[in-house]
Amino acid sequence: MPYAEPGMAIGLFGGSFNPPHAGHALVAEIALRRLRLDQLWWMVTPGNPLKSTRELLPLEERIRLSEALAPDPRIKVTAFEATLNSRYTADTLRTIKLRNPHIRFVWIMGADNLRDFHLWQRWQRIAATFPIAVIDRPGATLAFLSSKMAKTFDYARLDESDAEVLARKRPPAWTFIHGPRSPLSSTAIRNGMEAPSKGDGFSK
Ligand SMILES: Nc1ncnc2c1ncn2[C@@H]1O[C@H](COP(=O)(O)OP(=O)(O)OP(=O)(O)O)[C@@H](O)[C@H]1O
Ligand SMILES: O=C(O)c1ccc[n+]([C@@H]2O[C@H](COP(=O)([O-])O)[C@@H](O)[C@H]2O)c1
Repeated sequence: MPYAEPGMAIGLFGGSFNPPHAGHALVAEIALRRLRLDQLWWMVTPGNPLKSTRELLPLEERIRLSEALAPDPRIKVTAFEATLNSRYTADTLRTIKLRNPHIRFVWIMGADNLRDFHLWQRWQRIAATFPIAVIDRPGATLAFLSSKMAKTFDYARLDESDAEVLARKRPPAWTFIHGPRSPLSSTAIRNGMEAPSKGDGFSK
């Protein structure tokens, strides 16, 4: 697990990154800026429990490609979930919290994961562990209104104009961040429809 000073605000950005792309880098940049984070831990998962591992690149390769995409020194690419043998986010966050009682963490995910969040193991426990920032993504914007997570925790949603205080909020607390969006996806890259570094990957 990366080192952090007490009092820091740190974003936890978990992903398969199979492969990583400019859309991920955009999410990291938006989170650092809008949430006023000191660091962002880019956590390469050993394997999303809801996805097949059939097409998964080796962990070392996903780490290497992620490092190449994330030159900002505040971004720490890490794969400590593999060392912890922890595939479920609820388990990972529990361990992170126990080991770092004086750090303020925020879980960061794209809006497609907001749509499916209620399928994650102990999803309500995750929401009760750390605040959550959801970053808009083409095709998933409506998850903001319609997902089970959004409905269940409607009372705990912050306006995105208050995103900079999210890390200091007592969970459950979450916000949906609009802004520049990237249409990139690892699936499209694996299917040969996009080059990982094509253009800047932005769309409004
Ligand atoms: N273009 C994007 N815009 C916003 N969020 C994104 C984007 N691409 C990925 N994310 C988010 O980044 C995290 C890691 O995503 P992941 O590694 O699964 O990439 P992916 O492109 O969604 O992959 P796949 O197509 O294989 O499902 C997730 O929280 C996901 O929602
Ligand atoms: O804990 C779960 O049940 C769970 C289910 C789906 C995804 N996750 C985590 O969500 C993060 C994003 O996953 P992915 O595959 O969309 O990049 C990554 O850290 C996964 O381990 C976690």
